[in-house]
Amino acid sequence: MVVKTTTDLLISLESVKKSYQQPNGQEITILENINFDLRTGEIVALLGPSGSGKSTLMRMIAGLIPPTLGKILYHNRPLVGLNPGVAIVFQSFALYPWLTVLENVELGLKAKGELPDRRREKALRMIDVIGLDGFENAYPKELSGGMRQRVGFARALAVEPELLCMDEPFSALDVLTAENLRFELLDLWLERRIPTQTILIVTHGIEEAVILADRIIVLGRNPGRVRADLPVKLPHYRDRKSPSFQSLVDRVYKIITHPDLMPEAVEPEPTVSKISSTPPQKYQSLPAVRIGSIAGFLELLEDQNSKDLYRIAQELLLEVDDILPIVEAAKLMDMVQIAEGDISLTSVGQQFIAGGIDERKQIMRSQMLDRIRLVQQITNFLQAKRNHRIPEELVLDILEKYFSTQEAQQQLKTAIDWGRYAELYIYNEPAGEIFLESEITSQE
Ligand SMILES: Nc1ncnc2c1ncn2[C@@H]1O[C@H](COP(=O)(O)OP(=O)(O)OP(=O)(O)O)[C@@H](O)[C@H]1O
Repeated sequence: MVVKTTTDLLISLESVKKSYQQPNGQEITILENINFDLRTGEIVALLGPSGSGKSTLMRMIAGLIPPTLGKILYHNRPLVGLNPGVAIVFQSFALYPWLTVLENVELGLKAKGELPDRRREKALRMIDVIGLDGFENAYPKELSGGMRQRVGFARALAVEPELLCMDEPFSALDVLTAENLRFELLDLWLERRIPTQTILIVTHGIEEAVILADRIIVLGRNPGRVRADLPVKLPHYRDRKSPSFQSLVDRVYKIITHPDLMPEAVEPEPTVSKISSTPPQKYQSLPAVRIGSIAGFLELLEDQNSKDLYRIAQELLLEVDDILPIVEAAKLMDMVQIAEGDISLTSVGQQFIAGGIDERKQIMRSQMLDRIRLVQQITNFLQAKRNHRIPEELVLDILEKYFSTQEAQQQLKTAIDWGRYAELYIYNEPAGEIFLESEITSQE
């Protein structure tokens, strides 16, 4: 097997910031102060929670959108417009249903101005390499999901990109197909059978990142920033059950599940090349989970033998993106604690589990008023107003200073769901009004 070496600088990001103008004119920052290099010979995984700006970052590197501030250098020159060295594989395959496999693969070559004969020759070669031999004249609808994604790979690789960008390329596939394709891609990469110098993969999967990557860049949220840049020194092919693999997975898990901790507390390991914490925010970012799923998760936790978060997720057949928002919400309410990758119920969490419905509501109410800033603020507004009613716009206008319009709406929705469960306030959807629960109002 050929050992790949990391050599030339391909792309550099220098103090990159991306922000968007909201409909109300307010600017919202999606990514801030992003600095890292991509070099030839490496597979880099971009890992982070939903909304941390992974896809936005990839689109900037591909030149599909420009940064608001800062520089993206391609071969040491500022990138202007589309990056000629990049091809992208999308989660949704993005194939043209009316074109055959061969025609789909030829598309990128056509856009690059290759002549028809050469186009066909290159497309056929890549179709062969990627295991689609015999399917040249098939249409996408005649293929399984895994085969369709092979077409996505063949199309991207046919143009011989220096950088192959993949945006969650395996997440629309069933587990087995995804695993096969992942290893086939790794084979092709390690054996240098695909014409690409560097791979950048956006993923939610910690294990996927640890299986594939030479470096894992962990993004934090609101705004998105690099929280850790971890080299992965394990030799390929990596054994998921080996202690070194599991310990790296645990470390990454720890970084992701401790968004507010100082880096030294999260990651003292010497293999970490760079890690930084998220600055304090005015509002926590409330994960979009229902109280019912927090309660269900706490009950599951009580019944688990293992305390290891990563193993619990595995046993419950959950993806990291399924479990992390719930863990985050439970942590915000001080119902669970996480130490060294192990999760356990706090005394409040235990009381919650032991309580009946009224006691549970009472506990949630007191935790939210104590710890969840947005719920506190809505309650304070309602108590301050003589008629105990506020229009939702009042809250949205404030939130839009800190979140995108879409995210502000999601934050408000979550705060309404949570406050409603805790019987703090009620929401009248048609009127777009929030008002105090009557018994709370009458107690005043
Ligand atoms: N054109 C846009 N205008 C305003 N906000 C945007 C725009 N594009 C993305 N955003 C916001 O930027 C944030 C980051 O989005 P992005 O899709 O890059 O995150 P992500 O980490 O890839 O998320 P996911 O894992 O869910 O795909 C989100 O809050 C999104 O709503």
